[in-house]
Amino acid sequence: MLELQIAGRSFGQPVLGEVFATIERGDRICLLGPSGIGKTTLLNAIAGLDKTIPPKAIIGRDKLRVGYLFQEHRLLPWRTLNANLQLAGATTAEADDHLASVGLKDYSHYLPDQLSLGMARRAALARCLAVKPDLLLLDEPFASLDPVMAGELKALIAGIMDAHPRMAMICVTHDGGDAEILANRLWYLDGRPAQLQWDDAVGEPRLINELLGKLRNSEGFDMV
Ligand SMILES: Nc1ncnc2c1ncn2[C@@H]1O[C@H](COP(=O)(O)OP(=O)(O)OP(=O)(O)O)[C@@H](O)[C@H]1O
Repeated sequence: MLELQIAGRSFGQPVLGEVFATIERGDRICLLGPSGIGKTTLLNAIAGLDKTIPPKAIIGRDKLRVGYLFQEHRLLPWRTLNANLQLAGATTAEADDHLASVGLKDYSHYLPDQLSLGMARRAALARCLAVKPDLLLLDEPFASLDPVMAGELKALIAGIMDAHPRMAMICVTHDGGDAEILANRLWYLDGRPAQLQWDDAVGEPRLINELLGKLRNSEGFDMV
C-alpha cells in the first residue's frame, strides 16, 4: 500500500537517517522510541506534510487518504464539532455518526473549547475518520490522559481498527504495552540519525513479549 524510501531529514543536524519500510492495508503499527528521536518527524514525512521530503520517497502516498491525529487537537475553535468534521469532507449526518462512534453523540453542536482534553482528542479522532482514511496516523494519542481515559481511548481505537480491516494505522506511543492491545507490528526508532531498529510482526503473544522485553532492556527507553 505504501513504501517508504526516505533518505533522511535534518534540522541543522541529522535527525532521521534512511528509513525503508512498507505498510500494508490492515497493518497496525506501534511506533516507539526515545523522546526527541524523530517519531513525529517520521509521521510528518509519511503524511506528506514535510515538503523537504521528495514525494517519490513515499511511494503510493498520492493514492491514499490520510487521517492525522496530531498531539494537539487542531480543531477550529470557532466552529462546532459538526462543522469541523464537515470541513474534513463529512456531510452533517456523517459528522454526527462519526462523533457518535467516538462517544460524542450529544456534543455535535459544542465548540472545541467546551470539551475536556479527552473529549477534544476523541473529536479530533472523529475528524480523522471523516476523511475516510486508508491510513490513520496517531501521534501519542494517550499522552496526558488519566489511565481510565487512556484505557477507554485504546479500546475505542482498537474497535475502530476492527471495524475498518483495510485501514492501516501507525500509532506513536511511549508505552510498549499499548502494542499488546493495538499493534500487529512494532517499529522501534533509535540512533542518531534515527533509523528503524526493529520492524517486527507482533501477531503472536510470544513474539510481542520478546519484543517488549527487548524494549524494556533498551537504554534510555521509558517503559510505563
Ligand atoms: N521544525 C523543527 N525545527 C527544528 N528542529 C526540529 C523541528 N522538528 C523537530 N525538530 C527536532 O528533531 C528532533 C526530533 O523531533 P520529533 O518531534 O520528531 O521527536 P519525537 O521522537 O516525536 O519526540 P517526542 O517523543 O518527545 O514527541 C528533535 O531534536 C527536535 O528538536
